[in-house]
Amino acid sequence: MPEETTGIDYVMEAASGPHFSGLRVDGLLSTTSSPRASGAVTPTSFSTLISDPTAHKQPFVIGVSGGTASGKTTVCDMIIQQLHDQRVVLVNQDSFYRGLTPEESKRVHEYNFDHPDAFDTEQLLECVGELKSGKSVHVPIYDFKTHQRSSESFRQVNASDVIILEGILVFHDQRLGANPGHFVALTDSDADVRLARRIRRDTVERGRDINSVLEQYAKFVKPAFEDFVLPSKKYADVIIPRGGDNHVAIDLIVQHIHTKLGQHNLCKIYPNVYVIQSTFQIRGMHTLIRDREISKHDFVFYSDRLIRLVVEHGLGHLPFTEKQVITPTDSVYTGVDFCKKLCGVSIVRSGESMENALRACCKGIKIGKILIHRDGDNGKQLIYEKLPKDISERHVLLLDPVLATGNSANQAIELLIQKGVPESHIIFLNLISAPEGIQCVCKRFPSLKIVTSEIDVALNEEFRVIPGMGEFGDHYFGTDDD
Ligand SMILES: Nc1ncnc2c1ncn2[C@@H]1O[C@H](COP(=O)(O)OP(=O)(O)O)[C@@H](O)[C@H]1O
Ligand SMILES: Nc1ccn([C@@H]2O[C@H](COP(=O)(O)O)[C@@H](O)[C@H]2O)c(=O)n1
Ligand SMILES: [Mg+2]
Repeated sequence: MPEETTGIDYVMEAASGPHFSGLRVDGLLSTTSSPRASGAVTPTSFSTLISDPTAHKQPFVIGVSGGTASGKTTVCDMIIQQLHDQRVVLVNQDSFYRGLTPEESKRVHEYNFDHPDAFDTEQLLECVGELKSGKSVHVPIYDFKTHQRSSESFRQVNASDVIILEGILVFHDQRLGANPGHFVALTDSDADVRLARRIRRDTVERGRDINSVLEQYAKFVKPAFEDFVLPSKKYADVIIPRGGDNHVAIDLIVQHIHTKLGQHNLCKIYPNVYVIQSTFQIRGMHTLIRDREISKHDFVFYSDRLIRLVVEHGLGHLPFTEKQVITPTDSVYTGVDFCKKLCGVSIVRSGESMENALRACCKGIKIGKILIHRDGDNGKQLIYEKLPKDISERHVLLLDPVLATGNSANQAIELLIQKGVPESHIIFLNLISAPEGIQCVCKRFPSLKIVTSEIDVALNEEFRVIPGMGEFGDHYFGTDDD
């Protein structure tokens, strides 16, 4: 073998080819290979976990009910406002009121708008069913002054991850709001307050006079509340006293939805996998770094921002001790002390892109390196390692921006464990993770933590993460010019 091919430079060069964030393992996609033996995963086991990009994930449904003017619509509007996320849509049961016939319109004061028959529940069910199966729907627009639906316009509601279903009788039909798989909330406001609000709303917004509101209330609204709304209280997962005034309850629901939105199925299976909470900023940065037209300068800038977030999040999983300090006002502040025994380990080469962020967060942190060659020795060769001598006493932040097959990660983790690092003292930090990689690492090392900023769809036949962002190290270090 010529000399240069044995040196570290050659090895570094060879390792900097197309990066699969892991090793090509022969037979990875063969159903005959043993997943345990190779650390790889067979397509059969993938299929239970990994979503087919064309397959549709069932949305999470939140039902919100309560008496008239208890604040249902206000609460739901506040939740939608706070979330500001197109993955959450609101469907109001009111939109599905049946339009009155000319005969019913003449005798409107005798019409019971609070009875289940006043709604076209089958149409509402159909609409929710379509949304659940990933289709967009046209929701009618109902006019409370004319008691009719618009014949010209409708509201388009797109398929989403969370559907909020709101209305006085959404729990009356078990197939709707109070379905066991749904999250059920009930707004509960004082009856006098509700009546006062109803009078004001119906006279100001719905073209009624006070007498007709009071008459309708006594004849239909109150009895129907007792017959149909109150019994559904037993289905409620949460009750929201004071409706829209209850900011704490609204915040909790918003948080719950955030958790649902951020929780990939894999996080439910592997509780040690943490995906940092998605925001428009984070999605915007991902959009930029995944765009093949991005300039190198922007790629590095936005990758660095994302890396910093992942590093900070990862540090949040370290153990801490309580610490008290005296503030300049002579008061005691009870806080925490950072974990001191730390070290970073980058998987060369792309992992090195994460070192600066780690140094910026942890002053003077030691950083070791592991280089794994994806060819040779059946794609599993450990080529180079330089780790602090006392690594077994440290918590390790393992750095690699893209987790693909998980094979090089497993190799690196194996080495750390051989050096005496307890598995539970390793936090593996990524920007983008493939489900296959997560499964491969988590199955073998269940007590290690993975912190990532996004979980992608899958690996393709070439073991590249899809949609992914190509060869991270080449983009970051500018070696993708040719
Ligand atoms: N916290 C509140 N303070 C004052 N007015 C409110 C409050 N919450 C709701 N309202 C008003 O009371 C009326 C009924 O509220 P709404 O949210 O439409 O209730 P629902 O959908 O349960 O009938 C509306 O006119 C609304 O603007
Ligand atoms: N044409 C209609 C239709 C419905 N109502 C009343 O609306 C109430 C439901 O809406 P909330 O936002 O108050 O839950 C219900 O109590 C109906 O009496 C109506 O007055 N006219
Ligand atoms: Mg309402």
